Amino acid sequence: MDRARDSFRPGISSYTTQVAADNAGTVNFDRSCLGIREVNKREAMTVICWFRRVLRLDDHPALVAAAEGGPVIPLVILDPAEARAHPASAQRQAMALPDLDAALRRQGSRLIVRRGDPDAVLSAMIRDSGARAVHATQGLPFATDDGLAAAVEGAGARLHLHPPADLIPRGSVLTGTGTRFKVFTPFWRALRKGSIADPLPAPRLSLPMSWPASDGLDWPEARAAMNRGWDVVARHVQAGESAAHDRLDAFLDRLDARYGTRRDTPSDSDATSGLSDALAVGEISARRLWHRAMNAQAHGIGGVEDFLRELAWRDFARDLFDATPNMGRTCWKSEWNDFPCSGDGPEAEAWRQGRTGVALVDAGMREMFATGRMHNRVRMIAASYLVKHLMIDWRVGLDWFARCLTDWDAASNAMNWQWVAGCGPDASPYFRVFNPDTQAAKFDGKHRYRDHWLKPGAQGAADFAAAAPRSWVLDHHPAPLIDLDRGRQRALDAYARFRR
Ligand SMILES: Cc1cc2nc3c(=O)[nH]c(=O)nc-3n(C[C@H](O)[C@H](O)[C@H](O)COP(=O)(O)OP(=O)(O)OC[C@H]3O[C@@H](n4cnc5c(N)ncnc54)[C@H](O)[C@@H]3O)c2cc1C
Repeated sequence: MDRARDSFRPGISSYTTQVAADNAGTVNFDRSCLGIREVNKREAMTVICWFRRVLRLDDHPALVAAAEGGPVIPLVILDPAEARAHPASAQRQAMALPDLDAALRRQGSRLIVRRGDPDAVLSAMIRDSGARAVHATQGLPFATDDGLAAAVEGAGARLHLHPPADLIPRGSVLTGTGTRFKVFTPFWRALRKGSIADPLPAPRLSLPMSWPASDGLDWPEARAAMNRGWDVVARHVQAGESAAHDRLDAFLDRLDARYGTRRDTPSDSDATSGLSDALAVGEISARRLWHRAMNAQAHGIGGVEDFLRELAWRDFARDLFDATPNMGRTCWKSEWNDFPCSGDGPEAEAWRQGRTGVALVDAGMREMFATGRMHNRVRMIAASYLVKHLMIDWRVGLDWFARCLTDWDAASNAMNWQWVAGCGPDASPYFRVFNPDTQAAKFDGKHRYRDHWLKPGAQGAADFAAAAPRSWVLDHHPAPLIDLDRGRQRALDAYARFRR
């Protein structure tokens, strides 16, 4: 059924700068696009477009601006440090590159890949190509861009940073008193009241006179860091811009009013869009998702409003992270930095390896290791178990998720971990301790999800065994690390002492 589709498919179209109509409402979401007209009106000089975690042609403000500036060298930088810190995310990006290269080649262009530290790579590329401008997407948080401009200018070019085509430019949705929102629901209401800028069509690129040398599309450091996991995770990944649009089409075809409840069932893989990894590596923009979903709503499809609300959580996280860039390291509510908890150790290792003896937690940890993803509700339960039942520092969990998730996003990961730990903005209260067994009975009543990942002989269990490092202990029925009631009481007692 083609009920929710509109005519858009990613591809090449002649470029017209789009500046969304002034919202005439309370919120101006579209400031971000206004700069595009002004950028680079100078003579046709080769420019570099750095595809910085935005691995698409559609709705790519940096690419649109670069295309206006002159012949474009499309560049991807594979940073070994990034591969070591976030191997699954690096694998996910590497897997998207062939599709991006193919899309560029369809219009005579190509992807130039360079491995190394971004500052050094950009300097070398500017020297090699004689480019006078570099267009790239803003870092998250903005602060990560500090050294970049100096490196680019030192090599003789200018750096132009562009917004990432999130729903809203960061810092543009503000409270009545002009401050950023700290609570999601009013943020959502304000966002919903305004209009979201239209996505930009893919630009037609003009070609440079010659092409600089390129490394291959492979990312050896990511492959090494993923070790045995690479091949297993790869089977669960559908990479590339066109695959992301296919997934969106399929999701909108099956979306209905049950989305809000179905999304909590871990064994129901069709319940949600499964697009968080595509969003994280920029194969599709949040704005494109928004407008496609709105179009579906206009055709009478149910569930859209709930879906848009989920999507807005991503922008909320990015907005918070931008305002508090150390959110991945320190508690947003600073008093929580003194909360007593343990660091890394054998219990954290058992949690990482899916051997806590709590079936839903272990199933989730295995799912993440073997596929690079974990169902959202199970993420909440596995995270809560670590910080509350085991009383282990939330940063131990955040770091592991950052290594294993193909949809790793610094802002979403930090906000959600702080939400679970009770120390973040709009956080779940610490005394709300999920009971993983009760949650399992409610959301996995037929054991489908747990059996898939834990039952010897099941496909998920086999995938996990194939991906796990050889040093890991594969124990299908480990003894519980702690009795759930005792763990809960221990956490509540610690909380009561902390509050005194
Ligand atoms: C401890 C913890 C860590 C997490 N770390 C990440 C992370 O690193 N990267 C990441 O993308 N998501 C993270 N999430 C949020 C969420 O689990 C995933 O985005 C989710 O599994 C998306 O699946 P989907 O695309 O099928 O969701 P859908 O239901 O289709 O939702 C659509 C989109 O909304 C956004 N979204 C939904 N829920 C959230 C949320 N709670 N926070 C932020 N955005 C949301 C995602 O971009 C998602 O793709 C984390 C959640 C928890 C509890």
